[in-house]
Amino acid sequence: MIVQSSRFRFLFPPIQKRIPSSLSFSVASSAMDSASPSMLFLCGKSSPESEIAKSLKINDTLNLPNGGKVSALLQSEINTFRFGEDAFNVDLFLNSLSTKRLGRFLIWSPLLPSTHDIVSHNFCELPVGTVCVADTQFKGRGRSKNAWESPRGCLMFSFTLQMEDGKTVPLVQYVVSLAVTEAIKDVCDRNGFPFINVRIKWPNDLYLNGLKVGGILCTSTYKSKKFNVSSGIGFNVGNEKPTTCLNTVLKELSTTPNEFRREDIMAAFFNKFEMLYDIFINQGFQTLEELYYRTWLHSGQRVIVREKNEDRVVENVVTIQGLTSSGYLLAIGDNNQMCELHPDGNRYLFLLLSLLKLPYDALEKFPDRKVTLTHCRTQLYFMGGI
Ligand SMILES: O=C(O)CCCC[C@@H]1SC[C@@H]2NC(=O)N[C@@H]21
Repeated sequence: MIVQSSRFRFLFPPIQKRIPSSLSFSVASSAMDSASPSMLFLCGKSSPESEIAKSLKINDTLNLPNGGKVSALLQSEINTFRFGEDAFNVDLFLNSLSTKRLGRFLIWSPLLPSTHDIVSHNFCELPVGTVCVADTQFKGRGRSKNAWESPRGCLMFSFTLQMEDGKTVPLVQYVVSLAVTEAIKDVCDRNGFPFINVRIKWPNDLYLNGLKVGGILCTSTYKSKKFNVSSGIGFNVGNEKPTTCLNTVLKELSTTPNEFRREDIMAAFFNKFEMLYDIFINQGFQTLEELYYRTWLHSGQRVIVREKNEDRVVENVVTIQGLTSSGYLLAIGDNNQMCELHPDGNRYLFLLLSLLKLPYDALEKFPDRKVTLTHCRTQLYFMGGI
């Protein structure tokens, strides 16, 4: 929804003028609606980032696409509001963060259109490595112009990177996926939780027990010889809908009442990502490939490639081998011919169907898949090996 500035109502006039600082201001979620300016709390891990926060606030720098308004506030102002127990805990996140560059400048919002819009629209005003996290989004974006359902409990954040080598840009999304799965393993280890097997479904989905629980959206623009990359991650941590979530699976596996916290996962993500990203930039994706293939769902998967040749459709069964250097799927046919598979290329329209050799529209008949498809509709469907 595009919010027109004439409709803005300032629900939160400068708080320090209205109430004594010892009182907190209760913010019912019903009071925050999509027509209000989005409250953005600008927070820093250390003083350089806190100085950036002050300057962005004073200069009223941040805004949204289509004239959407924001209200910038500082970390010190968070406690003048009462957002509820389940609001993102900025201190918890910053205290667990051990990175040198990434995630140290944080924008938190209880409600905004899309974290991705914040970082991509304000890219040049924000330090590289800025992260924006929201408790709820009302215009969450998925890939291929899909919407991302953004209920409370879902971990939703976007962050920025700047890259120089255009060849590596398409691969960075794989490093992001890997950092999410590695972060979850790390949080499990640190808390003594049972192992939770989150897997990567190429190109950009995260799966748990056969259901999509997360997705990654990477976008980039090219400016002054640099690629400005925004990466957005949505991961069902505490929200059972629309598929399942980490905490539901953890509950099933545990005898004691444990819960994942979004703050721990996001901090672990940046701690892992910074390390994996440095390896990726310095040594190339090959160094991460072994770990990636252990984490994805597709090694040795047999799939049907359906190639449209004018009005003729040719089907071939191929076996997935890995990724090509440009980040597409590398497969080998039964005739030993290697091929590169694209999710939405013109050359191939390929649908990966199960042993049952279902008709292509069969996906719609699977109630659990339907949820997945509304979450992410690409032209590539995996339905297990054949
Ligand atoms: O599976 C997909 O289609 C990708 C979904 C990406 C969703 C995340 S939630 C945080 C960030 N903000 C958005 O609007 N989208 C991404």
